[in-house]
Amino acid sequence: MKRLVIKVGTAVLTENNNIAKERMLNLVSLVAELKKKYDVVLVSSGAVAAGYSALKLDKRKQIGKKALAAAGQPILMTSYKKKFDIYDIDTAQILLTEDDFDSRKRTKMFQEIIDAHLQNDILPIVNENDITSTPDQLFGDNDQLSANVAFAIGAEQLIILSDIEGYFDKNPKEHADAQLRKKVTILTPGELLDDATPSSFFATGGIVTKLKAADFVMRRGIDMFLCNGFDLTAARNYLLDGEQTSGTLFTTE
Ligand SMILES: Nc1ncnc2c1ncn2[C@@H]1O[C@H](COP(=O)(O)OP(=O)(O)O)[C@@H](O)[C@H]1O
Ligand SMILES: N[C@@H](CCC(=O)OP(=O)(O)O)C(=O)O
Repeated sequence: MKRLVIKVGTAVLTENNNIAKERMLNLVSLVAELKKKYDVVLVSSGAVAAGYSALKLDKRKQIGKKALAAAGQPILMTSYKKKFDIYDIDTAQILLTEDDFDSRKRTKMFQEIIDAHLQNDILPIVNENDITSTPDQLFGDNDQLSANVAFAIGAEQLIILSDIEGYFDKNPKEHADAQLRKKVTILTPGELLDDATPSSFFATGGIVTKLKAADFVMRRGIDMFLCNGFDLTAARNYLLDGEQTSGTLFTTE
């Protein structure tokens, strides 16, 4: 079966700093459908936000995102497990840092584990290992991590679900007249250099890291589809019916 990497961001998975259960359930239901047609790897953010909402902390105290992620990651995985159990789908956690892509030996280790999961119908759920990642490392955001994972495991497509319909000619949150770009074949150096514009404290990348992810995969012959993760209709139409009703397709074709 063709391999597919789906990345879901904090913006979609959380609501008022809590895990957005309904949205997670909708995502899980889509993944269950997709698993009949593709070998799926899920890359999920949400650990930091989950830690923040779960800890009985004085919210004015700053313990740092890494400490929050350490608390939130098991909560995130438990939430997924409960929902994937409904569909009788086994899940496994894969935590990666940039170091895992640095040497062939290390990359091979997680490639083999993901291969074993996919061959045995287990859904790998990947997140960055926030605890051991250092600030100067490449990722720090799951957009670029998911692009690297897509390449490493030989995926045909990368799907990024976010809180917007796709890539617009300007930030749609600030410009009511922003126009959706349905197909992008070239990204200019200027587009890849813009400042990060994450939509919440817990999100990391904003649009720029999504564009960097697109640039990375396009150079390697992998398509990327950026679409709305609140309403999964566009993702469903594109992945199950091969029809682009919304979203942005980044492709060299
Ligand atoms: N040109 C643009 N097109 C789409 N989104 C943009 C653009 N410029 C800035 N953004 C912002 O990027 C945000 C998505 O990034 P982010 O908050 O990191 O989401 P996620 O948590 O899904 O990774 C959007 O909510 C939007 O405000
Ligand atoms: N590893 C972090 C994810 C940070 C991140 O990339 O967030 P996002 O930009 O929302 O995809 C977490 O699980 O909270």
